[in-house]
Amino acid sequence: MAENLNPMPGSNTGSRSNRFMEDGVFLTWDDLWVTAAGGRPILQGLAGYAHPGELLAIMGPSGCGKSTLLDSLAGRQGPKTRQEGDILINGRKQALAYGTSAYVTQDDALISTLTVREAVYYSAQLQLPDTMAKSEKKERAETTIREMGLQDAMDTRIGGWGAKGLSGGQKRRVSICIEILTSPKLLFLDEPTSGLDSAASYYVMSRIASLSQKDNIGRTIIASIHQPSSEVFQLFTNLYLLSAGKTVYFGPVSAANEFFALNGFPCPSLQNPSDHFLKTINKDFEKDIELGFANGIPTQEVIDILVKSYKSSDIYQMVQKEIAQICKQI
Ligand SMILES: Nc1ncnc2c1ncn2[C@@H]1O[C@H](COP(=O)(O)OP(=O)(O)OP(=O)(O)O)[C@@H](O)[C@H]1O
Repeated sequence: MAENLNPMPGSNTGSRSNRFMEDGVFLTWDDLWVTAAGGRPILQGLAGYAHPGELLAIMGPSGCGKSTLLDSLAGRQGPKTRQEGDILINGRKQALAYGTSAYVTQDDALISTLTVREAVYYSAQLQLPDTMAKSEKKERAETTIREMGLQDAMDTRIGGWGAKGLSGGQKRRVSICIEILTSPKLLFLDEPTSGLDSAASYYVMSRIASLSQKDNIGRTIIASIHQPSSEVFQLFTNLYLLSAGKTVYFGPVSAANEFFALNGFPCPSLQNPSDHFLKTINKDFEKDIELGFANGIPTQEVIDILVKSYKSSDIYQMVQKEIAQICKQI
């Protein structure tokens, strides 16, 4: 670690000397563009990073490009889109070894006739190495089920069309269990809390957050998330806020409030900051302008102000430095 780097708040590179960081996956992306067939841009020149031991939230209004960004970072972009720009793992273009990364999709692809215990255990048998004893795999499966708060549903059938079983939120948690069985060092989650009530959302997200540093191994966790409560929001280290494929803000969660305030859109006291950020950039809330929201400025103008201001901010400069530093040092 160069002594002269002044790490951003929420950045761990300042203490990268420990093993915890060295073994992890540093993901960086720069000038990332994704274009749909026909030339419509979906993501427009995004830049950012994700560190081991940290959680990154990707947020923004519906259709802003959250899933597209997650898919690109996970190397899952389909042939129907064109992707340009650098996505680097530990500073290099490389594929990750089997079992190093996992992706929890929005859709729960589960076998309806299995119980929770069976579904997770069979996955453990398939995914965990042959060198691991069956009893150990069973233990891992059951511990993971308990970690996701599903112990009371252990022997409930998953269910599906015409067969009553788990609730939507419970299915979500089974999907997460299956993907975290191998303790992947890089974990992508697309809307992990959809279908969960606020208590379950907090419970699940805090379990996921604890994975980021479990067993003294730094895991890199990136999740798209719709409407986190303030408690869930505080679990994240960094925030990537998108609007129509452009970066409104990328940086520490702790500095986002100040960024909005400096640009003339302070978060009202007692309001959940993530709600405030989303409201400020969501055109569905245009009506609020008549009520005096966002100082009466049309939402598109607000977005343009923030996008432009971010590009000329110190935070953006720090992000660029941080990306260069990660790529240089690893
Ligand atoms: N393969 C594709 N071809 C054309 N358009 C696409 C493709 N994939 C995504 N899009 C469009 O790009 C935009 C962003 O889609 P994306 O699914 O990434 O948004 P999102 O923020 O995840 O939305 P939501 O919150 O509703 O899930 C949308 O307008 C979507 O219709």
